[in-house]
Amino acid sequence: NDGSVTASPEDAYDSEYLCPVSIDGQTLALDFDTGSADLWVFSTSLPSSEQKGHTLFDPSKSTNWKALSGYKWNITYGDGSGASGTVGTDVVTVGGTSVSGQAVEIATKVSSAFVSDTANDGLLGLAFSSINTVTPKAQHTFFDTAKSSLSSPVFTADLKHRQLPGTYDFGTIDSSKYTGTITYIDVDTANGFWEFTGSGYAVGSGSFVSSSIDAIADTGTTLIYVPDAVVTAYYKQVSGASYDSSQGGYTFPCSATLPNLTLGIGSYHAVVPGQYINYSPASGSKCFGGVQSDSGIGFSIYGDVFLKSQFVIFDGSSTPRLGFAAK
Ligand SMILES: CSC[C@H](NC(=O)[C@H](Cc1ccccc1)OC(=O)N1CCC(N)CC1)C(=O)N[C@@H](CC1CCCCC1)[C@@H](O)Cn1ccccc1=O
Repeated sequence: NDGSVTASPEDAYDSEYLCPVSIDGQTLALDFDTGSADLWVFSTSLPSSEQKGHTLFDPSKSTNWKALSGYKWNITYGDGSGASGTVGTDVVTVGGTSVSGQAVEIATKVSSAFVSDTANDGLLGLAFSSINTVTPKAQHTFFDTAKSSLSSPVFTADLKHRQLPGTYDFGTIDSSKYTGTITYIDVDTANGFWEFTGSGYAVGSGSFVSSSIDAIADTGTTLIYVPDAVVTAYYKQVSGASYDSSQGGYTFPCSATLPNLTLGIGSYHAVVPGQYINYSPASGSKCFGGVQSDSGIGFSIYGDVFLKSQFVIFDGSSTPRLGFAAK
């Protein structure tokens, strides 16, 4: 029951990656998010004003739909967006991986950011099921439901830079998708995330600075959020860079040459190419940085700007771990 699905960038800046997911034959474009654990969809139960531009799941058209009466969900994300609604189970298919009895959370309310993000028809959470928000009983993620039917209990992310489709694979590690060896690191699941301790950083050709960085691997977060020491060291090497409170982060002249950022994973040095760190135009001739401060978050987030430079294995075996390889 292994599967592979394309992950297509939603815009010119790879702000998020969307994947086709079929629920009892109804196909929606979902954002796979290793930072959360709810599978929720835009639905016909939303007010019509909130439905506009989205593909909607209609449970009344599904022969395998089973409502879970009295079950509810309510989620708020780090960027302040959120959604809530009711719950049922159905047949969910991602590439070749099909599972029955998967909890599907129907949105009856979504925040304005979701309404305006018309390419996004919902989220497929791939964090640990311990942080699923359904009450009175938390539900399993798609990966947890599928795990026992996969050749091995893993999924991989091979996201691409600028306008290229990548893939998520379930059940197999495709050796044609990476070079060299895979470095594995232990994951602490206490907070429900793919959380690990990074071993340090280097800016451009500078020397590697050993430091423990508590980070999560998060496909649902666009940028890299790291400690101020890293951010300061990085933008010190970018002429004209400065923190712009009106933009809510570091910006620099779009013409600037950006150094690579190396992030240590155990003994492996993962290199993020400098050009990946020019996220998007900000205002005038300034561009917005793909590396920003993690202050206020509580941990660092290695989001898409980092993940798309690597081949990443999310190993859900009895001792969960993350694997990274160059590509
Ligand atoms: C610092 S957590 C900020 C992060 N949300 C982002 O990264 C959004 C993603 C996005 C992109 C394009 C359109 C709309 C939204 O994008 C920006 O915030 N950007 C890109 C655009 C830039 N101009 C500003 C910076 C975030 O809450 N992720 C969560 C999943 C998101 C929620 C919003 C919809 C897309 C999926 C989630 O994994 C983060 N999590 C991680 C751990 C614990 C809780 C938690 O909640």
